[in-house]
Amino acid sequence: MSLPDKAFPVSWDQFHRDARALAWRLAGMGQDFRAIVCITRGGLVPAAIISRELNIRLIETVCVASYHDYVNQGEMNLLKGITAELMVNGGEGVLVVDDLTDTGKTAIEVREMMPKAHFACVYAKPKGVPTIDTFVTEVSQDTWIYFPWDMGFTYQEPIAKGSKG
Ligand SMILES: O=P(O)(O)OC[C@H]1O[C@H](OP(=O)(O)OP(=O)(O)O)[C@H](O)[C@@H]1O
Ligand code: HPA
Ligand SMILES: [Mg+2]
Repeated sequence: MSLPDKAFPVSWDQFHRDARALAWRLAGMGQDFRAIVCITRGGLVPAAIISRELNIRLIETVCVASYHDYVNQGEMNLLKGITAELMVNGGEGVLVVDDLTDTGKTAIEVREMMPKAHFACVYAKPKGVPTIDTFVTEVSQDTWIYFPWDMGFTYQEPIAKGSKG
């Protein structure tokens, strides 16, 4: 697969605001989550913000990787599973956090471990939407989201360059 046509760059400031918006939505559910399971690595940042907002201090990781070369998804590698203590009752009362859902494969994999957990992510693409319980912003499937931890400042060509005789 080549890089999707559209780019959706996200600054630290915007990510913080969007993760906080997710926390507001989760708080509005009125459920007291007993723990957060964050899907590394992308879930680490929203998990830090949400755990602070919802005052959740028990944080676990599930370590999966599937995008091995930037945009191409390959085999799902489970590097570290979830403690048995949180998987009781199908993960009921556990909040699973990730930065985004794209094809939904990552969320489906983790849901198999905890079918009753609540799945939340900041951004979602249409294919992934059915795999997530709560998210903030949907972007089209042909959009690539650029997270602030993957970016640096670079020179930008003027929009008009090359468009005039
Ligand atoms: O819905 P999907 O198509 O499965 O894609 C979404 C997953 O892909 C990215 O993680 P990645 O596997 O690239 O690892 P990372 O979080 O360590 O960057 C992202 O953080 C999600 O976890
Ligand atoms: N951006 C960053 N990482 C990703 C994406 C994306 O749009 N889709 C899957 N992993
Ligand atoms: Mg990830």
